[in-house]
Amino acid sequence: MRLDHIGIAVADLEAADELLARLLGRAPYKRETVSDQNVSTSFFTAEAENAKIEFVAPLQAAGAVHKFLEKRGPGLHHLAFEVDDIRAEMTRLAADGFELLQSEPSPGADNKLVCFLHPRSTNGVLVEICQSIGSHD
Ligand SMILES: CC[C@H](C(=O)O)C(=O)SCCNC(=O)CCNC(=O)[C@H](O)C(C)(C)COP(=O)(O)OP(=O)(O)OC[C@H]1O[C@@H](n2cnc3c(N)ncnc32)[C@H](O)[C@@H]1OP(=O)(O)O
Ligand SMILES: [Co+2]
Repeated sequence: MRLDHIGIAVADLEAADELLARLLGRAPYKRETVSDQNVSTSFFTAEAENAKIEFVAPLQAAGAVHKFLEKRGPGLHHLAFEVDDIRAEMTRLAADGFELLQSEPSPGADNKLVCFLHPRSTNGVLVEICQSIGSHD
């Protein structure tokens, strides 16, 4: 199986398109209405040749993932986008009004530096940007 798409429910498709276009730096490649499901859809390319699915579980009864599980139970937790220069992207996104949860990148899993954006500035979905700092193993 190969990941095809991640579906995110939004109330205002145009506003969601505009926000993700600003985040990714590219426009949706198609919009389509599916009357059978009573929805309008839009699609962005994910540049996802190397995309992975990451499970995250709390190590102890504290921290963001523990709190998330307590409140919502298991489910989609975040989207992560790899960037070439995380500090440059943090500066660009902050200047564009996104709410960064940290002022400096921090160490992530899989040989990455990471920075999170608050879900209230990204349509209710937590976004991680990450920069590779070594080889995958
Ligand atoms: C880094 C290792 C690994 C990697 O890839 O390398 C990971 O990805 S680990 C990922 C775990 N780390 C984080 O999630 C860090 C970033 N998250 C946070 O800092 C917090 O979770 C934060 C600020 C988003 C929320 O923390 P807060 O203490 O304010 O918690 P609340 O429960 O009060 O939440 C407030 C509000 O946000 C909603 N929320 C929380 N988490 C998520 C989420 N993952 N996706 C969408 N929405 C989320 C929560 O439901 C609350 O909304 P409300 O309407 O008020 O109920
Ligand atoms: Co992650």
